[in-house]
Formats: sequence, structure tokens, C-alpha cells
Amino acid sequence: MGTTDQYTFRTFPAATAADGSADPDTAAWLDAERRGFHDNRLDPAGRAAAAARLVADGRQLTGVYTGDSGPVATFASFTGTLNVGAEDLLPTHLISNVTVRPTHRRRGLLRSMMTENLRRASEAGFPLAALTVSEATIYRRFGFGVATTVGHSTVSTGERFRMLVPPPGRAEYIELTELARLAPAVFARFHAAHPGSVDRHAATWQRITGELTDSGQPDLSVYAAAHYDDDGHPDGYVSYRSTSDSNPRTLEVLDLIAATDGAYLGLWDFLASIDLAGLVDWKIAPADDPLRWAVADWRGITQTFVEDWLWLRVLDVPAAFEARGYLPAASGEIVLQVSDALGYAAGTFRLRVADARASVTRLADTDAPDLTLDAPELGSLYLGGVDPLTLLAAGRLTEHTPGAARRLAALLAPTAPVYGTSHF
Ligand SMILES: CC(=O)SCCNC(=O)CCNC(=O)[C@H](O)C(C)(C)COP(=O)(O)OP(=O)(O)OC[C@H]1O[C@@H](n2cnc3c(N)ncnc32)[C@H](O)[C@@H]1OP(=O)(O)O
Repeated sequence: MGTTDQYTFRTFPAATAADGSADPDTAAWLDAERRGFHDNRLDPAGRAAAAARLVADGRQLTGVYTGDSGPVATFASFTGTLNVGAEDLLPTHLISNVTVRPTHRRRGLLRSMMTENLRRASEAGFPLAALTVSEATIYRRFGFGVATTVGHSTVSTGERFRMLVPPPGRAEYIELTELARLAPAVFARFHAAHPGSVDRHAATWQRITGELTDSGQPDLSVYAAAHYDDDGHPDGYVSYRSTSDSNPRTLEVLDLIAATDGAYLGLWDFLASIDLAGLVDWKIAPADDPLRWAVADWRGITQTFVEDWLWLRVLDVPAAFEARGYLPAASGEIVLQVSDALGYAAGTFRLRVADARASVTRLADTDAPDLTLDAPELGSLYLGGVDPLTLLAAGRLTEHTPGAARRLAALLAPTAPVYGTSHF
């Protein structure tokens, strides 16, 4: 709770009433958030369903009020797990649903909500905060850096498509109810396998099965297939719809999750086998897509954009880097000096890596660093998905010891390919 001369800030848990309808504060907050993102208005049933999803996620909602009308700004945070390359998934502070009404924009409302929210997250002991964004120009100023990327891929299928080696297992169409049943367990295996993966929130499952529509009626255009390993156990799935107005017909993938490399290739082999379609679009493919190397025609796969995906903000340098996984072969130490306008990651730290673990010691600010960097770059480097040499070339790292960026790359090498698909 907070008040300025003009505005009152209130944070409350998302709630539904006893009859299942959206609690009035949650309903008004939802209406403001939907308008901010140009989403269709919700009717009472839609509000009840949306409120139930917010409750299922455990979202804490912040609204900013002036006068009697609904909120002029919205903000939400909740806890989800992030794969940081270690055995244990790391509970992480997730931020979402940020909107400010155009008639109140650029008066510092986002800044007020964000600084207070990060203060609470830090106080609660979260080593990291994370978000996915509508625009790439907003969150750097709050210490967030791009930590994972995805590729917008278009794959030419039909006669042009051939795998160099047939993938293992088999794929089969399944009903959407079966998809809803098996998808969470497949996703859990994917989530455990990839640094950079964030757990899914309630809306995702309904979206990928076509249940979540503005009309409240299921989207009957959605089809799904599961992939089964050689023992008949599901290890991947895909859901897609066809866009009939394109020539050739294009299949738009809604979700493609594989627990194994073989399942990933097997699902693509399945998609490419669908007749009367010539292209498959998947906008959340791995940026460094193994599919390219698995097919006979490299040029059959076009990546039109590499999108910034997960943005990370380090709130506690020792806790974050000690929670992370390291390759057994990584060994050595390096001194990093971090500047951070909000203070959380600021300081000089020695990172020592041995036996697949790190210990981090805060040093005096007068101690000489090997590298200096800003908080967003620390977030970018954290998972090992962004090469320090790339940031060095971009002028975002300063080397004080020759070769330090290369040494940091070896220390932070990820334990598995860095890739996540969750947008929140
Ligand atoms: C995690 C998520 O939910 S991502 C979704 C973000 N929301 C949207 O895209 C919805 C549409 N946009 C909006 O609702 C608003 O324009 C917001 C939320 C992006 C910004 O809210 P405002 O209250 O206007 O921001 P505020 O006044 O606090 O500005 C804070 C700083 O961010 C900058 N900023 C704000 N919006 C933008 C933007 N879209 N692009 C670049 N910079 C921006 C401001 O210039 C200001 O900079 P400074 O403090 O360094 O001088």
C-alpha cells in the first residue's frame, strides 16, 4: 500500500468470490489489464475464468488508483521455478501484466511499481527476478538483461523435407483431452532438462489446447499429436492449427515440447509428413536449432528473427551464482565488478568455480576486477546462454585482465542447451 499526492498504490492477492465470480477488485484490475494490452473485453464468465487462472498462479496484483474509477495501472508478480542448470529448480520472482493507462503514462507509475516490487522480492530473499516483454526498450533501466532467445522458424515441408537419419520412436494424433492429460508430465521433463526454462502458468495449458478463447468456446481448429519413444512412452507433443488463407497452406505451431532430442526431431518429421501443407511456422524454436543439422536441405529452414525471450535481473549475486549449475570441467576464479543503479547487484565479487559448484565472495570495492559490467549484462550472462565474448565485442563488458571474457565463458558454460518456451 502506498500513496502519492495523486495516486494510491494497492497490492492484493488475485481472488474469486464464493460463487466463483471474479472478486470486484480483481475484476476491475483485469478490465484495466486487458485494455492495456488491447485484448477483447471479458464478460462475467470470462472474468471468472481469468480470475481463477490468476488465483491458480498465486499472482499478487498491484493496482494504482486515482479517484473512484478502476486502476490506471496494473502490475503482477508471482513465484515460478527457473532451471538454472543445477539439480534443483530455483524459485524465481516473476513479473507480468504491466500496464499504465495512456492518460497517465510517463509520470513514473511503472518506475514506482517496479522499484517497490523489486524491493519486496529482494526482502523476500529471491536471488533473481524475471520477465518476458512487450517491447525490448523498457526493462534494461531496471537491471534486466536478455538471458535466453528463441528463433522464428519457417520450415519448408513436403517433398523438400528429409531427415538425414530417421528419428527414433513414432508420432500419433491425439485428442485435445489426451494432450491436456499428458502435456504437463512431458513439459516437466523438458523443464528439468533446459537451463532458461520457466515453469508454465495456468493460462498456457488452456491456450495450447485451444480451450482459451475470447468467445469462451473451444477453438476447434487446434489439432495435436504426441511422440512416443521406442518403449511407447510419451516424450513429446505438438499442437498446431492450419492457416488456410496462405499459399502454400501453412501450419502454425502453438506448442512443441520435446523431452528428448529424438522426440524433437520426430515431431518435426511428423509435421513435415502432413499433406496439403507446404510450410510450418514455429515462433519459439531454439535460436540455434538442431533441426538445421538434422535435415538434408539446410535452406529448407528459414529463421526470420531471433527474439529476446527471458529477461533476468540478479537481486543477490552470491545466492544466484551459488544456486547455478556448472560443468564438472569448469574450474578457476574471476573477479567481477558490477554497477547497478538500483543497488542489488552492485559490488565487486570473486566467483570461484570447482567441482561443479561456485562460491562467491564480496570483496572491497577497491579490489581490482578482471571484468566490469552493468547489472543487465550480469543477468544476460547468468545462465550461460549469452557468450561474454559477444558482450565484449558489443562494448558491454570491459576487460581489465586480458582474456578475462574468455575465462568467464569457460566458467559459466551451461550444463545443457539454454532454451525455454514459457511466456508469462
Ligand atoms: C513484463 C510486462 O508485463 S511487459 C508489458 C509492458 N506493457 C505494455 O507494453 C503495455 C503498453 N504500455 C504501457 O502500459 C506503458 O507505456 C508502460 C507500462 C510500458 C510504461 O509505463 P509508464 O508509467 O509510462 O512508465 P514510467 O513513466 O514509469 O517510465 C519509466 C521509464 O521507462 C521509460 N519507458 C516507459 N515506457 C517505455 C517504452 N515503451 N519504451 C521505452 N522506454 C519506456 C520512461 O521513459 C522512463 O525512463 P526514465 O525513468 O529512464 O526516464
